Amino acid sequence: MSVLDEIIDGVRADLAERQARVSLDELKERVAKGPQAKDAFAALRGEGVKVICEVKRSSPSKGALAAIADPAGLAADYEAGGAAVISVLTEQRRFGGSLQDLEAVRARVDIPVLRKDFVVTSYQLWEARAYGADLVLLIVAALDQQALVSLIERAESIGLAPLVEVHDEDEVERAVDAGARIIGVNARNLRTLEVDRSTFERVAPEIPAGIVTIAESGIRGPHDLIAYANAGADAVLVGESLVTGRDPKAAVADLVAAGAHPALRQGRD
Ligand SMILES: O=C(O)c1ccccc1NCC(=O)[C@H](O)[C@H](O)COP(=O)(O)O
Repeated sequence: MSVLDEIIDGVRADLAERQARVSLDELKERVAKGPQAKDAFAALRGEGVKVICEVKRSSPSKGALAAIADPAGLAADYEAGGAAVISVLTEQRRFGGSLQDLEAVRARVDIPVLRKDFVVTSYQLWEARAYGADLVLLIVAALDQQALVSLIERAESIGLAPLVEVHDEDEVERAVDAGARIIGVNARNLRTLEVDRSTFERVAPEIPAGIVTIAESGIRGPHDLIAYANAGADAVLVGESLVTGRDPKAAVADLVAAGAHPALRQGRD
């Protein structure tokens, strides 16, 4: 069984518990009473390379990374450093996240928030909106094509922008066929958990112009952002190096400054 399969087994078990406690109707009611989603496309498009900053306590590849007692405080630092979007890992078993983290972050920042999890049912989309997410991650490798198409459609119909994650050229084709408008290329191999930054330069050229293209994983600092930008990234998604560093706000500001440098290629559109 692959790491991804193991993670998804745990996700399904936790999901069944939540579904037994909170009905879909309750979630829908909460969404109806809540504010509209923020415009993720506007946040990610435009000149320069945008920075998505992640609240990440632990990971299957590295184990414990940072305690993060105050996820909302960390998100506020990210926002003050110039982040375009905050990513909140909500998977509990391997990443130490929760929907409560998502809710706390949403209440604290004004920029769009991504629910980063292993979404396999539309119930999780409603949860994402109910707890304040504006974007949701959909991993092509975790979904058959019919499920991918239907989750993209459902996400968009309830105001969530789907960030569709791929790892290779075949998955790009599936994402594009399914109607993805934001595609993230993850440099982390989900079987070996190794990060290979060259994945992006190999895979990104397959993504049609007009689709927001995000480079995910393995960004240690401005030099990695610049390399991803030169290979076609509109945005980068950064977790580990921010949560393990001494000054996340300054680290984000350095990335944002690098992403805004006039020497970099400008927005694709
Ligand atoms: O981070 C992991 O070990 C991991 C393992 C299996 C599936 C997903 C995993 N990470 C999720 C992510 O995509 C990253 O948190 C995100 O891209 C940030 O990466 P990094 O900056 O390298 O922490």
